[in-house]
Amino acid sequence: MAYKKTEHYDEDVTAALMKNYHEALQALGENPDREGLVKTPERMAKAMQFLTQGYQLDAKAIIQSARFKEDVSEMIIVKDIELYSMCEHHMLPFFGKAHIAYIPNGWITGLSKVARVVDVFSRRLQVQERLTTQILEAIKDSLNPLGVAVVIEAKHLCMMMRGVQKQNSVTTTSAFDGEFLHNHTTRNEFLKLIGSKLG
Ligand SMILES: Nc1nc2c(ncn2[C@@H]2O[C@H](COP(=O)(O)OP(=O)(O)OP(=O)(O)O)[C@@H](O)[C@H]2O)c(=O)[nH]1
Ligand SMILES: [Zn+2]
Repeated sequence: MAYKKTEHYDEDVTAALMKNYHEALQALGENPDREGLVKTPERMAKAMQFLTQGYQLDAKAIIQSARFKEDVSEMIIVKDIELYSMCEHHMLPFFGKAHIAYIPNGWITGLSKVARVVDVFSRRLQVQERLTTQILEAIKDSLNPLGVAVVIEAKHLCMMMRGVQKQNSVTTTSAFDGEFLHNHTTRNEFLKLIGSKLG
């Protein structure tokens, strides 16, 4: 039986990208028609659509699809959420971990939805700073919590494989709102619980 993949890709987008990647391979001095590369433009077209699928997704709708009324006022932390994104300057990956906390104000959301929101914004062309604030804003707007905190630690391949070629530098970005912005004890408790040295 033939192996059938189930992912959906837009045919027009795939065709347009394939044409461009075929030309790009030629421009790089490769022969796009040699055996190993025959399917490469199509693979690249599909990979890029997968890696930018976040544009089609609505973070608020995802959070609100599992929003529950709950009388909890303690900090909820989902930490070590792995993320893979692409820097908009070089279209090379940056990858690492997101740590997210919020203090509910009558509403909580499914824990997986917090991780899904990370994918919504990381599967786009990004800068790490904007990725951090977009996650924060989506949670803030959907749950109206007493506070939200987002910390992202990531390594950028554009700084490792090329350019400045620094293999060990990690970029940390953060965004705080509400209680996490105004109350240092709350912020420090979060930073301590995620094991951050920022506190
Ligand atoms: N602030 C920010 N900068 C980023 C991010 N990802 C990549 N960059 C930087 O974007 C900058 C683009 O700088 P340019 O001088 O235009 O590009 P470049 O000549 O390729 O720069 P080098 O990487 O230094 O060789 C570089 O300094 C990258 O390190 C990000 O998420 N946030
Ligand atoms: Zn880059």
